[in-house]
Amino acid sequence: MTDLVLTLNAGSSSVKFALFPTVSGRPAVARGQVEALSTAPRFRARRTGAAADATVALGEGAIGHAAALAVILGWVDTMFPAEKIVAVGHRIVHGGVAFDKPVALDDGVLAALDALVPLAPLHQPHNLAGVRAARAAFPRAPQVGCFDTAFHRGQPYAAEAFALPRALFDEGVRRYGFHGLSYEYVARRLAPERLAGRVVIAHLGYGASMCALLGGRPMGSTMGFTALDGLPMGTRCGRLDAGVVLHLMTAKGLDAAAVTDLLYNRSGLRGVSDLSGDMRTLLASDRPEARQAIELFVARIRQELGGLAAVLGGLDALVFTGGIGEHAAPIRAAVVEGLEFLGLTLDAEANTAGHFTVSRADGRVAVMVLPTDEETMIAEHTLAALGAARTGRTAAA
Ligand SMILES: Nc1ncnc2c1ncn2[C@@H]1O[C@H](COP(=O)(O)OP(=O)(O)O)[C@@H](O)[C@H]1O
Ligand SMILES: CC(=O)OP(=O)(O)O
Ligand SMILES: [Mg+2]
Repeated sequence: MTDLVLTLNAGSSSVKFALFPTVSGRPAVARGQVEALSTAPRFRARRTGAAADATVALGEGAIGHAAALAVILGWVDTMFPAEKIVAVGHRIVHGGVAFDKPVALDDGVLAALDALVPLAPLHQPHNLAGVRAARAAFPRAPQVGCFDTAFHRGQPYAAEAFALPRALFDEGVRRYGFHGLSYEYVARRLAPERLAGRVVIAHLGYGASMCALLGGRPMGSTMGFTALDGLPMGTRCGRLDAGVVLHLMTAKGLDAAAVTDLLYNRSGLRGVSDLSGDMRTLLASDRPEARQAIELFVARIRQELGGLAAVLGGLDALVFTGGIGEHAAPIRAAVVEGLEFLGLTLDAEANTAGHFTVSRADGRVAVMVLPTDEETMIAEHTLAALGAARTGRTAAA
């Protein structure tokens, strides 16, 4: 019987999972996801080395994270009946002030993480539902939480603070930054001499953010107290004048729940295009509103890139990752276009062919595409936590 670690990663448009051997550095033995969760959910899963085991359109009855989780746990149970899940690693989007490294998820920790649900309503409830479902399915396996926010802890005060009364910072009203497992993975994939420089990573998925790294250390990111800040996303507004929120509440009479719904679910690419939050749909559309949504997305990425390059005092590498960053060549081209003054160039052929390096050979800044792998990061942290527990150390990783 082979021991396995299961990873669960509930994002805003997908639930991804993988199964890993219990030896650090080994590739996954199976992976899969339910994607397009709120529109046309589709389950795909594959054992390493096998042809696709499953590609199933799930239909309307399976819309939502809970249904996705049930499908995934069912597939794992069917495909690995003899295997033993010895631990489950979870992506937890918000760790707040308290959690700056992976942690064993006991009742006390879960209660503390429940309290952060309002700060990540599209993720945290589903992350925690995943923990509870996995506990029920694998009652003897330790559950380990791996935080999106952890990677950014230790960024400079100027990147972490809002210009608000000091007491609020002390209470935890800070810029945390998210997508940390993705940034950590991509940073590890970079060659040491590359990582030693000034790097901006653009994680462009259904949620989207950018992060500046200097010598591998986080110097600032576009997401803040919540995963609502920064770039426009599938359905989230991104950076917003706080005065708009006051206007919605005072002049239009929206309460907190209505504002939450508007900013998290009905804004971003979907709100602007009036069509879809899915970049594939927008790129395939000839409607002017779809084009404008893409233009706004690209313009905001370029603004943030300029800002983060200034934070770093220049740029040596720009790395694209996430569903859009990895697959949408026209978006990468539009982001880089005309930014020669920053040293950015594009090899159009390499870009459309999906090469790792898409800048020209004479370009001063390396423009790269690196597929992210939050699952591997979760597995590594979970194995480290298990190792620490076995050797009697209390720190989880
Ligand atoms: N081939 C593609 N071309 C353009 N966009 C794509 C492509 N494949 C995926 N995407 C986009 O990537 C986004 C999903 O990214 P992903 O990182 O998987 O999601 P999540 O944020 O839920 O983890 C969606 O907007 C989807 O349209
Ligand atoms: C934090 C966040 O937005 O995550 P995702 O892109 O997976 O929705
Ligand atoms: Mg994601």
